[in-house]
Amino acid sequence: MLVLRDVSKSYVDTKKAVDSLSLEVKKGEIIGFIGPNGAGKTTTLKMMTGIIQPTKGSIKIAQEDIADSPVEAKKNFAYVPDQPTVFDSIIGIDYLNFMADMYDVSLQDRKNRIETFTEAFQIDHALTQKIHAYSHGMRQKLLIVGALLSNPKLFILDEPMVGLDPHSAKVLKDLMKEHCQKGGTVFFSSHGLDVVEDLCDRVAIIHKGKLMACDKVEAIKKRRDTTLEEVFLEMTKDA
Ligand SMILES: Nc1ncnc2c1ncn2[C@@H]1O[C@H](COP(=O)(O)OP(=O)(O)OP(=O)(O)O)[C@@H](O)[C@H]1O
Repeated sequence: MLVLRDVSKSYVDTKKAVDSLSLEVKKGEIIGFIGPNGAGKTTTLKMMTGIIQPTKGSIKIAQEDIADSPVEAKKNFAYVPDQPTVFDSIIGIDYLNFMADMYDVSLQDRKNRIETFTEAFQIDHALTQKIHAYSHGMRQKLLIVGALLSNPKLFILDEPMVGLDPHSAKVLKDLMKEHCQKGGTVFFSSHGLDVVEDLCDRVAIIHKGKLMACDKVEAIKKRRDTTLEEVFLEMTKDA
């Protein structure tokens, strides 16, 4: 579903924000992407989604190369960035209808999904309000609902739990699990090791742009016979 081959990114000079990263995510998997601040998580996600170009390497989503066939590749995923930046001057429901139009979601499907997801995230009451009146968490939830509307094969989420209250975080975790059970795929970055441990089939650890491990949580823990936190701290400590 998602294949990264030897992907690197340098923003300035030769310093690599992401360094020769390769990984494969299969259909139906849920992968947590963890690493310290500045490790290269957002950069990797932005390259996957075509927002920025790799300096080297290739990325395929559902067999479509994001550089060569961006439109075809983009039909297969939805992305929720870490900053919930969204048009401020429109009302919530207009944003959701705009997203549904972009992805050709039928009127019946969008009605059902908007109802279901906005009720679950408790933002249904705010849909006729302008987005500039939304709190950070409400914006985050609006973006998540907008991403869910097209029922994409792959969800790419950058620190999706940040700013969510416990109820909404639980709703999102359940939706992510359900999506994978139905054959969808989820790739998300996080600083929450407990969330990753709870949700993920596999965890990918990045440090200074390099992939340190990509394996089942249990297998990673077993290698050193300790907790995920200990392994994470050990793998990402400065040499
Ligand atoms: N637009 C940019 N211009 C120059 N350097 C950048 C830019 N964006 C990111 N970087 C650098 O690339 C490296 C990786 O940053 P990135 O945002 O991908 O890390 P991250 O793992 O998402 O961090 P965090 O957990 O703090 O969000 C950092 O050294 C950062 O300073």
